[in-house]
Amino acid sequence: MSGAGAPFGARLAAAVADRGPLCVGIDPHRELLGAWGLPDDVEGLRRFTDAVVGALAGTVAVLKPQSAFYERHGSGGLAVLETAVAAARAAGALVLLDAKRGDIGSTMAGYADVLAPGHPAQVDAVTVSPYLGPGSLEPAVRTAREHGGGLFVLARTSNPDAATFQHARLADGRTVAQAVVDTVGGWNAGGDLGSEGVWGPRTGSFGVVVGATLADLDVDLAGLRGPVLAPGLGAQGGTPADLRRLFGTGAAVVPTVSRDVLGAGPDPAALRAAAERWAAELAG
Ligand SMILES: O=C(O)c1cc(=O)[nH]c(=O)n1[C@@H]1O[C@H](COP(=O)(O)O)[C@@H](O)[C@H]1O
Repeated sequence: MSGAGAPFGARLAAAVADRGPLCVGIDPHRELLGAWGLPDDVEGLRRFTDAVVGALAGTVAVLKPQSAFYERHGSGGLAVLETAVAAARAAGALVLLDAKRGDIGSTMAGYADVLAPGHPAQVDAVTVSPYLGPGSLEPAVRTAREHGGGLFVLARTSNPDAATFQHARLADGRTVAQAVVDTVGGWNAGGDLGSEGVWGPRTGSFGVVVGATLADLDVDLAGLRGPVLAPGLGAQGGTPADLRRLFGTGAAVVPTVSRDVLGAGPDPAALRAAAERWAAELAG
């Protein structure tokens, strides 16, 4: 089953089979608005977002709006986000809201409502931070299961000083990053990747974030049974060759690119060409 009511992992696997694994991030930085000749206000944000959704929602598997760039415009920015999310989903893209939520469980339940029907910006999945501990994310896991949503949990992020915390060791000797991967794998228990160890109809709905910028893959993903969001391509220095070096062909990787695609705009054909170039390089 991979229709609208199916679990997120199954829907993601189907989208990847149909459209390829590329995710494009929608990050309307002040500088990008300027480079597109748009004002740094709600109207500029709306025109930028409409252009990206219009150009790409019919062809890429996942669009990942970065909440920060909508929140900074206040209620008008959130209204733009709501409209964009609905339009992107209607055009067939899955929407992963990049909000990196993380709080005590009772508050987490409120954040997780973004996965529930009736939320004005209901999305297919959301990024979350495990810093408050695995139990703090349980309400989001429950909401995701109930409504066929997904979570991507920060494990080995792409920023240069990420290892400072993520390589810290637990009493049992595992790194924090590995404990995050193991926790998420536990949520996916009962799921499975495809026969080649990559995508399958039972791909788990709970994924991790592992940057394409790592020197080495220093977490074991064998027990994850779910997708890996890989940011850090292009503007942060990661390349398709890095992805192949880090993950080979044995993981369900969703490579995500923001500035390196968005910089090609505002011409829709140029945006599409930039995304297609990335998709081709990633497949090559
Ligand atoms: O969760 C993310 O998407 C994320 C995790 C991470 O480790 N590194 C990372 O860059 N990101 C996000 O991915 C996007 C990267 O943008 P570009 O560097 O322009 O491709 C930004 O919105 C980041 O917030």
